[in-house]
Amino acid sequence: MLVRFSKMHGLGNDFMVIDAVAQRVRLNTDTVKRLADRHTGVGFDQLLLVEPPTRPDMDFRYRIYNADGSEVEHCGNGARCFARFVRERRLSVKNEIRVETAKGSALLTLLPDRQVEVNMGEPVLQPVEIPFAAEQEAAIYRLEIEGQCYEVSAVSMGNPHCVLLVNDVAQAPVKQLGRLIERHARFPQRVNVGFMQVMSRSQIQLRVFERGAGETQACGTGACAAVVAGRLRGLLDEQVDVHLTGGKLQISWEGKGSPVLMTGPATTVYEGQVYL
Ligand SMILES: N[C@@H](CCC[C@H](N)C(=O)O)C(=O)O
Repeated sequence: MLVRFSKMHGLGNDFMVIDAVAQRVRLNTDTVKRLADRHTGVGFDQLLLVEPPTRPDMDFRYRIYNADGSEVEHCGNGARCFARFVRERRLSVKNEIRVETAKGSALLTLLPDRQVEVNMGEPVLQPVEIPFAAEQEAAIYRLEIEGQCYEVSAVSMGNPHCVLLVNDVAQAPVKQLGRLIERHARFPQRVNVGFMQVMSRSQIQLRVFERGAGETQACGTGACAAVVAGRLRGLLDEQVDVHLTGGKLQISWEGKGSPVLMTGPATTVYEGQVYL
């Protein structure tokens, strides 16, 4: 089966995006892994599949697969690319697009200069819903890894995130520690791991070791989770610039009971065709 796709990225977090509205597409874990290979496939951090909605109040449904083939609940950079994709492919002429995800929905607004704002919804802080093994909700938890104790925050933006504060993000052991925390027993569905350096109340630097993909150049849900964690710890203001390896995202969060808003770019690199 020959399938058309777009290669896109949001600040270097890269995607293969497939229109499953106008084409018939069948994917399984092995197919996704094969396509994700950067030497023998298309190469990407995540694959996004654009489908017709299942709910009348939604414009589309989109599904997200990590490079390891696992299907996940949410993807911030992917949501912005998804919005650009449906406009470029003329699947929608709207500037505001409502999309169903595996765990809920998101509202996407196309802005000038290839920027997209995403209403990411409210963060989830109840441990059982993240999911994270802890007695009760807290801004800081103590997590033991190989005999050492780390202070972490746990937040779900639809997908699970663990956030650590570091003094120098450039020197942080992102790969080694990220890999261990991703599969820590207290995160039964694995977890994305963010390493945050607070520069001021409105500027942070962040590197993220993503569940199912490894360290990426940017993670949208990770940026949202880091700002939520920083605000819960009393370190950040409402509007924060998050500097990731691939560039900057603007995140704003009023506080508990409010949605997190994320603004950043979405870029198409090329269009192609591939045999599945
Ligand atoms: N890159 C994404 C997050 C993709 C999913 C994540 N790896 C997970 O497993 O939850 C983003 O921009 O949010």
